[in-house]
Amino acid sequence: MTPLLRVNDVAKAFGGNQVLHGVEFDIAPGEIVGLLGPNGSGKSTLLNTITGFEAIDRGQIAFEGRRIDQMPAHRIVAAGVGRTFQLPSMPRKMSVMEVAMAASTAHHGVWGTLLGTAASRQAEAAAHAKATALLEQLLLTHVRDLPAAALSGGQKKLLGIVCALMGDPRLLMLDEPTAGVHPNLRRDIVAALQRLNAQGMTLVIVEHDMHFIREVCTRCIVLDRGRIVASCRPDELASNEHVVRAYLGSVEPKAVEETL
Ligand SMILES: Nc1ncnc2c1ncn2[C@@H]1O[C@H](COP(=O)(O)OP(=O)(O)OP(=O)(O)O)[C@@H](O)[C@H]1O
Repeated sequence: MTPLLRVNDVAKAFGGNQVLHGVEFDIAPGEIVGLLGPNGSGKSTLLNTITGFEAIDRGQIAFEGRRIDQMPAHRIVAAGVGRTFQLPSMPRKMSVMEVAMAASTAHHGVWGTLLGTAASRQAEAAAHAKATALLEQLLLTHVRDLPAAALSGGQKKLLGIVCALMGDPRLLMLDEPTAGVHPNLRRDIVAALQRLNAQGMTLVIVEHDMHFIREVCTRCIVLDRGRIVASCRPDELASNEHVVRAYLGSVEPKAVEETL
């Protein structure tokens, strides 16, 4: 079966800093994969290369069998790959609803919008209905008319997920969705991600929170200094020698239990 995502021999350097060294992995449809690794191991860079925010120096990236590594970010979104950001920044003069609407990928051209054609009005109504439903699903209905910049950090993360979902992705990549989020909101995020997966969406999640990883992920991929050192179930992490070395630099089972 063709994997949903294939990352093959991907290398990336910033100047003299070689951040990714021939990274290779596949993601199958329906998986929830945790992308782990110590600080600076290259997780966000890998996510940025897959979603078109950074060009790769070598290798190939294919989504549903089609190369996406030379595409600009907006075409990768249109192909079916959505993403969220570690620290989403929101515009001060737009409401939560307007930000969600602006993320719609259904456009009917400048003339359609300027002239208010029937097709553009229909597209706008459809985007409004979709944004309304997603804001409700992600528990943001009560703040839909507030300035997006006024949201809490956790609510901004939820709005980031809404924006990514406006593009109907089949693969959603999330960069630390629960970092700095209040436990109640964290529970909501976990529930929302599990619901999306049950509806058929594949998820790749960069995360440091091991409780979250254990609760949500079906598989973990571990990066260490730009190389994949493990691909295993969450319950196998603590006994994986490569993972232990990546996090602690030595094999100390008790300390590892505490860290992982
Ligand atoms: N745009 C950039 N320009 C220069 N160096 C960069 C850039 N982006 C990332 N790097 C470098 O790449 C390395 C890996 O960073 P990256 O953010 O991918 O790691 P990470 O695993 O996501 O870390 P963390 O868990 O702390 O978020 C770091 O040394 C970082 O300084």
